[in-house]
Amino acid sequence: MTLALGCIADDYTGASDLANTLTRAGLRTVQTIGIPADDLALPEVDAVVVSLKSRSIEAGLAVSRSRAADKWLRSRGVSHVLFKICSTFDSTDAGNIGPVMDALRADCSEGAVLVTPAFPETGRTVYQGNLFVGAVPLNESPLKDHPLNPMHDSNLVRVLARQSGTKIGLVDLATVARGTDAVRARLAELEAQGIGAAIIDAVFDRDLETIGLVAGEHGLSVGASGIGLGLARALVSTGKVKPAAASSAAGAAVGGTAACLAGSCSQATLKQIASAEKVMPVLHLDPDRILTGPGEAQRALDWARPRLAEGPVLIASSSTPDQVAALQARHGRDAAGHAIEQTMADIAENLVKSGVRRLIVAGGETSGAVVDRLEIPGFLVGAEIAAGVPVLRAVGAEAGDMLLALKSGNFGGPDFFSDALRLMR
Ligand SMILES: Nc1ncnc2c1ncn2[C@@H]1O[C@H](COP(=O)(O)OP(=O)(O)O)[C@@H](O)[C@H]1O
Ligand SMILES: O=C(O)[C@@H](O)C(=O)COP(=O)(O)O
Repeated sequence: MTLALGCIADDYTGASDLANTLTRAGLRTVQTIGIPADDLALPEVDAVVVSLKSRSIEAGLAVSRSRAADKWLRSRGVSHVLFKICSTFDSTDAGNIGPVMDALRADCSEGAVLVTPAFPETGRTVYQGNLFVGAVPLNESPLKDHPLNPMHDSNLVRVLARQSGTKIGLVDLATVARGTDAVRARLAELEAQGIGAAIIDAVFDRDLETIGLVAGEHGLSVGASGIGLGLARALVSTGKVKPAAASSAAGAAVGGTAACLAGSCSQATLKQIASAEKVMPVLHLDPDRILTGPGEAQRALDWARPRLAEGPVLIASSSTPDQVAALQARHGRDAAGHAIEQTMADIAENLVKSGVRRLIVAGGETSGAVVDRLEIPGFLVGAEIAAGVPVLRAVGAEAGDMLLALKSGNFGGPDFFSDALRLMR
């Protein structure tokens, strides 16, 4: 298989978001969990999105896993790799965006790397290097309260400079608006100043199309689904990829019972849970009990099993920012996150053993823990439920045919769970 585009995503929801964008832009795309085993039967595709769970792990590990994925992709003929990060630049001052970018840049001997988390369809825009989430700067958005990586600085030139070993520049919107030659010239200027990466502004999809045309001439780019859109459209408009219809995961109904799990504490997910209460049974896990004893997963399973035959259920650990902060003060941020993720994975594993074949998971880290536990090696992309969230059909899963939706905490409308279930048959 010779690939037109290789992608490495730092979490699984982000990977499915990108795979969705590439598919809608006409690229035949598969999402793999880690580097696929040689015997995994993958269809002929234009793009592979290798999903890692590397956003919140130690930087050295994120670097080594990303480098291995990059090597695998380049050995399949890829000349450009997109390192997919979150559209809200989720990271800490220790990384992992900067360290991974630096390592991949060194490996492909790139001059200056273009970096943008802009994804206008979901309200993420970048102006003068500042990231906006809807109408507000990142540091005033709900991301200021993220349980693992609260974001307190909207100036991405500063944020990336704290994480990277190279100097960071800016390609501003006025330059992008002047077109590809202006962007190329600015990039050359920055490179000549010894600048190794530049945040590039983008407000509209047309900005991302310009960026995609220039980025595709280089070996590496860093960004969210928006730059994926730009790269994909560039591959199609330059004739390098013949656009395909977006239907790789259409197939027979999988049947089985359906369940939803929410570990995201984002404002959007909290609203979606409140809305789901009106249409399905919802169990709120007790986070303190998760951290102090082993019984909470079993309580959830005992609650869910008799209800599943009647219809979908939702099990949520999600709490408000105040409650999250209080739990973390009692138990520590990492310990709390990890224990809750593993409890969600325990619940998912046992729900699938009980016959669940349609599973919706809200939260990036939560999805990572669940998909790893289910040992699903890859996904084909199906219908779009909401911007950035497709129906996924598992490939090579031990449980057989399964549909999943991995929802980024911040994505989806208030009725997301019902919207997803309607499309997952
Ligand atoms: N009630 C809670 N208190 C503290 N942390 C929580 C709670 N519920 C879930 N978490 C943790 O918060 C993190 C949410 O991250 P994630 O699943 O990536 O969601 P998002 O997509 O919103 O970023 C996970 O590590 C999860 O285990
Ligand atoms: O780019 C995005 O916003 C998403 O694709 C993404 O990465 C989501 O991460 P989580 O919010 O942690 O699910």
